[in-house]
Amino acid sequence: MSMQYRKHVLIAGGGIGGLTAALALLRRGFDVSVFEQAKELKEIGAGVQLGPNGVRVLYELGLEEQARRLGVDAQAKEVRVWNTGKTWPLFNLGQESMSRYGVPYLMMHRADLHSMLLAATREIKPDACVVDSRVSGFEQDAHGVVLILEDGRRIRGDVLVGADGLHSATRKALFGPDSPKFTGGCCWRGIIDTESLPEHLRRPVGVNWVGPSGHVILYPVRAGRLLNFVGHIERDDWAGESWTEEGRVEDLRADYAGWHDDIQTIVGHIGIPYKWALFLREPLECWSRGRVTLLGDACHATLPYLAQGANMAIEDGMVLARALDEFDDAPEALRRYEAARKERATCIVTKSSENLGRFHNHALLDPDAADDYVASEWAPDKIRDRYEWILSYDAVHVPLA
Ligand SMILES: Cc1cc2nc3c(=O)[nH]c(=O)nc-3n(C[C@H](O)[C@H](O)[C@H](O)COP(=O)(O)OP(=O)(O)OC[C@H]3O[C@@H](n4cnc5c(N)ncnc54)[C@H](O)[C@@H]3O)c2cc1C
Repeated sequence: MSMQYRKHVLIAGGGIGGLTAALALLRRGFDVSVFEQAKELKEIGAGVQLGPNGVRVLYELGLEEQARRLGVDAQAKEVRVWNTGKTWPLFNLGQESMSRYGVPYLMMHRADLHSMLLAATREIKPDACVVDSRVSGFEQDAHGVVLILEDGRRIRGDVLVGADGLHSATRKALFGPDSPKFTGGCCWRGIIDTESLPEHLRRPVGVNWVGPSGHVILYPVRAGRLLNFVGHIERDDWAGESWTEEGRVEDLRADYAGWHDDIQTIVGHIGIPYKWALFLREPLECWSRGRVTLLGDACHATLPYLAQGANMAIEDGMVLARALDEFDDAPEALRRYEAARKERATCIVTKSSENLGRFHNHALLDPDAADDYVASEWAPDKIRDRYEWILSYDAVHVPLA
């Protein structure tokens, strides 16, 4: 790309996707301004799983040392049955990831991932991320775009990227209102200080507990000092609540009554349980118009059953920056980005919904059926095949033609 003029890219939303795009663009010499609605960027969220497809992008952005320091290299992974506690080894995820993909599979606190991206962005442009700035819309013409903030500020740039999450205002302004649909699936989330747990629950392994109408995923974060708890349950009385809602410990306990003692112990050690009602939107047929596009949850919010929401946003950020770098004409660059990303993102959304059934399996009500179920659904070879196309993706080199 020519070096005479670097575009000013405006980004709505300073979450994982917005900041990845910002960093990738800044590293390529673009001017970038991110507008984030939060008044301050404080520690928030729980654990995220970063597959080699996401980690590869972080390494490319120069974050290898930080990612290794802040992430936990996932070692053993197990499947356990909700009531008997029977355990099957899955595989050593860390080792497999290194040998198959050349980069680790990392578990990280969302706050650490977010602050790592933010710090790297600020190192290049200290005022790149402007807080307390809620985006409400935009205007565009053939020469540029004007971002409109709720407080009346208007900011002019060359390109606008809507990275403003599930309830994206940019998406609404681009394509009109369409509400996310409640799925009937909900999550509990929580963080546990591992020091407070009995010895046998402190092992640095990931565990998928499978049950008849829900499951629990546990994995270590922050060098094994914290255990991330994600409990999925089927219930229809949480719709309308955002995931950041604080839940009641009694409700959490009631949802896992009858589960194995280890789960009871873990649930009993969660400080603040957060509730997250899961929403889905129809994948968009078109992501961009003119000089405005979307990325991450704003255009392809996914259920968490493939653990790919953050990874998809990270991949989007890298591919978008490459497209803007390679193609001078902004609308053309956005078309290339969309063409490179849409099929994969849509497929992740669809497969993630299908995966829900794999975790919530009514066969598990019959203890005799559990062995067959685990053997058929959780055999290591099957899992490898199921995830290969997801984890092997290389956003740094995928063709943009
Ligand atoms: C606070 C938070 C915590 C999360 N914690 C977890 C977690 O613990 N584990 C997990 O697996 N996933 C978590 N997620 C979801 C996960 O991070 C996202 O699914 C994924 O990273 C997709 O990234 P994204 O950048 O598209 O969206 P997000 O990461 O959701 O970022 C969107 C950003 O846009 C901002 N925003 C929204 N509307 C506006 C607006 N009108 N104007 C300006 N800014 C706006 C939001 O405040 C947010 O910072 C969390 C999301 C959020 C917002």
